Amino acid sequence: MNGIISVKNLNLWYGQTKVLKDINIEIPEKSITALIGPSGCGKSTFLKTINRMNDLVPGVRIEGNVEYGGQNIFDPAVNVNELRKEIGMVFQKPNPFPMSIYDNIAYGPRTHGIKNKAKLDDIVEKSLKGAAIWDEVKDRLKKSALGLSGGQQQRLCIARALAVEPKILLMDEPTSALDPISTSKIEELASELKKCYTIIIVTHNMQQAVRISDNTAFFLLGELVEYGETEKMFANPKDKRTEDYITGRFG
Ligand SMILES: Nc1ncnc2c1ncn2[C@@H]1O[C@H](COP(=O)(O)OP(=O)(O)OP(=O)(O)O)[C@@H](O)[C@H]1O
Repeated sequence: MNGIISVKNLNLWYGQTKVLKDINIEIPEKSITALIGPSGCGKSTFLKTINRMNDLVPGVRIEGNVEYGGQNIFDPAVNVNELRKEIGMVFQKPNPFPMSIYDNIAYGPRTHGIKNKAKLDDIVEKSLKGAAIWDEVKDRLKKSALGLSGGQQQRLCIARALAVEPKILLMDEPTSALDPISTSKIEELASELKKCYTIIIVTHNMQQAVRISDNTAFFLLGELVEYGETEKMFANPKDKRTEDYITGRFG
């Protein structure tokens, strides 16, 4: 399998502690890949490595390659701002900026040099439509984003990520702070977005992985234990540890 992201012999340490152990994985384009595993097994660390968010952690050491578009993202020639434009991220807790709905979405494009009002209007509308929240906010674009419900805020954050035209969306437990209805909206949205984007999502919710992902990667103690098609993995796990985890024997 040739992926949009190709991870080769990735090892990561925080100080003396090895948190990712020789990870090899190919993430296919325009699909949803779920990362599952018990707390502390390295899922978020792995996710954040893909757009170099871990660079910001003091004492981090990374070995191995993460290739995106045929280039190792750790190559000194790589522009990290450009990389993060192409590989956007949505966090566990919705984190709108304390500004208007419009300005939240226009923020990224503005920092990338877009100043033209008509162009920004267009991006804001397209992004909010892409994140399935346009109809709910189109009459209050100048109002604070902080006045939205949690589920709306999370879709706003997805719209904000879409506004800079990424290729990949990293989602770190994007529904864990949301009620079931908001959760199902985000799940529907993710399934829609994969037509145009590659999505990698950390989830603690097995049913969510089964409902929305094409492939699943099971992490345990920093190791990638098993990776493959979600349906097959859940129906017929190859590794006893995967079976124990997905059947709820630990975690
Ligand atoms: N900034 C950091 N500095 C030091 N250690 C860290 C840091 N971030 C995470 N760790 C440690 O690295 C290990 C992996 O953490 P990580 O957050 O990647 O796991 P996770 O599988 O995403 O967990 P969870 O499901 O609870 O979010 C844990 O032991 C954690 O304590």
